[in-house]
Amino acid sequence: MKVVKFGGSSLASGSSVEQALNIILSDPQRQVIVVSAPGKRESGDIKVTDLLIKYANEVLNKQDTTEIVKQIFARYQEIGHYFGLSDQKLQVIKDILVALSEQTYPNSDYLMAAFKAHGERLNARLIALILQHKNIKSRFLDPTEAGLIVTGEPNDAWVNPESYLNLDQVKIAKDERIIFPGFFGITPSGHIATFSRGGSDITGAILARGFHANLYENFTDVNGIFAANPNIVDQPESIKKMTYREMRELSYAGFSVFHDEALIPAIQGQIPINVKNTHEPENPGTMIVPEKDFEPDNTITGVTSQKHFSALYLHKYLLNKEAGFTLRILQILYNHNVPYEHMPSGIDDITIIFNNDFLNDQLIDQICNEIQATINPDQLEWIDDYAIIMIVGEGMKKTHGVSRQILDSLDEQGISPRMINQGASQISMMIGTKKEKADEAVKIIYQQFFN
Ligand SMILES: Nc1ncnc2c1ncn2[C@@H]1O[C@H](COP(=O)(O)OP(=O)(O)O)[C@@H](O)[C@H]1O
Ligand SMILES: N[C@@H](CC(=O)OP(=O)(O)O)C(=O)O
Repeated sequence: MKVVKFGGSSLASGSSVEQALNIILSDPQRQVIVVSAPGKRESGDIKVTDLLIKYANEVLNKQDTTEIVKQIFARYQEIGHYFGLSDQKLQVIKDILVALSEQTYPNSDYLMAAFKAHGERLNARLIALILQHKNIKSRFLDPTEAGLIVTGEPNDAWVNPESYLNLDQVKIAKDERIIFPGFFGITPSGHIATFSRGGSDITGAILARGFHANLYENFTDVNGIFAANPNIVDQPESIKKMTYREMRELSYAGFSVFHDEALIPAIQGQIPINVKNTHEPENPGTMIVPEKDFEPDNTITGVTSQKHFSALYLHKYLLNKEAGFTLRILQILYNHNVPYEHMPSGIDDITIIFNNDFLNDQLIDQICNEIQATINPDQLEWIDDYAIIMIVGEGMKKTHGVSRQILDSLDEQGISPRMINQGASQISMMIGTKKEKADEAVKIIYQQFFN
């Protein structure tokens, strides 16, 4: 049995849903279908998830929601009408949408999560309606019914292992198609909580593990995973095969096409993943496989960049001899509930790199002041213009001179690294640069290894 996930870009309009349905029906093994909310139909369009966020904010601010409800319903109506569903049949979608604003929630975070989750919940219901209209045996299955339990923040939850015991109990008939909404689960107290954005990939991986699938197919709008972001490098090569850990590093560092957290259930269940194109299903796409099934063809598998970082640079003579130095800094970060991403260090220097999502100006001031008072460094500098380039490849372990090649090619184009981190992971190298140099650095490294 295969678990198949369709991203929002594959379900944005009636014609793309039709392509998705053709893919599902062309293979009887495609029995579990995970759907995202309708995405962008063209550039400039708004994803249904973002419309739902707007709807939630209007409810929170006690504004009139007539227009936004109309706008969201119109997205489902357009798809439903494409398949000949009447407004009467679609009324259930509208009713659920309206009822969202009439329910009570434990707090505004849970309200936001419940609204967001309905992008996928309504789409799964709609697709099940379409299949029934076509007389295809199918069933809408909800996380509540299936026991997909999640823990953590309402808008950044993770799977509770109990879910796998529950999923094991779900019966699927041989000729049946299950339509399952992605992106959310149910907390132990019965409330909706979502994964982080892009999290329908995670649902697909959880179901693939929970239902012991032999393949997790992830359908998107491009021919698999490219060796570099196509918005930075013109027509990059598509990766034929890669390992779980290569994908994990690349998706963590900017390959937004596949969610980094979705790798974990697949690794736990040792289920191969095939990232494919809904609009070109005959293209083999990219296989993501366990390390034991992989022999690298290239030195480098992919190169990516992320720009949403800041760094705190500290210099203090004899830092290396001061026991508890790092502990005191980490305690300050812990007190403010601020995680850090990387911490490269020298004998008298340390740089701490942060994800900007966890910071604001006030917090930065507080942290810097407390570090100044507690540590009394010789130099403290906050750098808010920080990007990280990540170069990943199982082939790097076996090849000599890769770092020299990378650094030389950057140097030739006048890009000097602020930080180099190699060795922590045997299959990747991280380079810190200025934000405005990040895309250029990705292009240079791509040219060096792929052209
Ligand atoms: N390395 C990469 N390989 C392929 N696509 C990438 C890569 N990096 C960024 N992307 C972008 O990711 C998009 C697909 O992701 P997304 O829109 O989230 O898909 P979906 O809606 O199917 O979940 C592609 O259209 C592409 O522009
Ligand atoms: N719809 C959610 C979850 C998701 O995975 O979407 P997509 O498959 O379009 O990336 C979001 O926009 O974040």
